Amino acid sequence: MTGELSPIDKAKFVAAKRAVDFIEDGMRVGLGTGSTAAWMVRCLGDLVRNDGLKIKGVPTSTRTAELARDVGIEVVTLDEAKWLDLTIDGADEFDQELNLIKGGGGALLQEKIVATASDQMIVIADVGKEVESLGAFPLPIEVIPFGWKTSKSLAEELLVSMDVLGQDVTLRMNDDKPFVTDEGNYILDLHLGRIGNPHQMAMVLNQIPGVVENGLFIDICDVVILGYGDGRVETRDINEGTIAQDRLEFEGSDNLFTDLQD
Ligand SMILES: O=C(CO)[C@H](O)[C@H](O)COP(=O)(O)O
Repeated sequence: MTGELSPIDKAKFVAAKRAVDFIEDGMRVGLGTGSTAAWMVRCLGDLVRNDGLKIKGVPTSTRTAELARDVGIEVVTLDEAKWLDLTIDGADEFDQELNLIKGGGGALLQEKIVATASDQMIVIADVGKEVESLGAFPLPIEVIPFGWKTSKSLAEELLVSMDVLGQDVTLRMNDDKPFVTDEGNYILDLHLGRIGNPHQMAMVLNQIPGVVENGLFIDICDVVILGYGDGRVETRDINEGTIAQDRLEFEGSDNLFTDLQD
């Protein structure tokens, strides 16, 4: 059964499985969005259903909310939870300082609010997400639909003035229509190649009229759990570096794997 999973899915699964070890009874937990975060939500649901773990989950998108409810997690809003012990989410890229690009799934706004409202943010990722410099993955910015073309032009002008390589800015599409976020906004993807100064970039992008938020998560992530296709998992802490390295066994997990693939 486990043989049916691709190496990348195995990597995502082991990172997700290790991450739920950080969740304790009674915690309020931010639930990220994307395929890696979905594995985590499934693993967490298994603990809730079968081990009696009691937690409240705050989802970062409507699709995560739906999955969390399906697997038996009690879902509350961020306003109900007020503050979270922990958020576990995926990422599109992370660098050595554990700064991130997120938003490949279009949920960056809720993800950033939820992560920022948490005592700790853990990112779960397959090994392909690690980069020396951020920017090969297109950087998403969420813009309101009103005047989005103006916001796009302003973003292009800003990038030229900053001498940023690339500078191609595209409207994210879904079939033939603009992709619409949970908040009813659009996403512009900035094809930059390399972001020399992510701190500065994160700040200036949010000054553009119409931009609601950008996908750079700077100084937000505390821990990255990196999964490999052969079952190895590495836990890196922002202050202490690599704090654990081992291999997760797949034996006995067939039912969970089956469940996870439903
Ligand atoms: O930021 C995100 C969604 O907005 C995701 O966490 C990011 O795109 C990674 O997704 P995946 O785990 O599917 O690779």
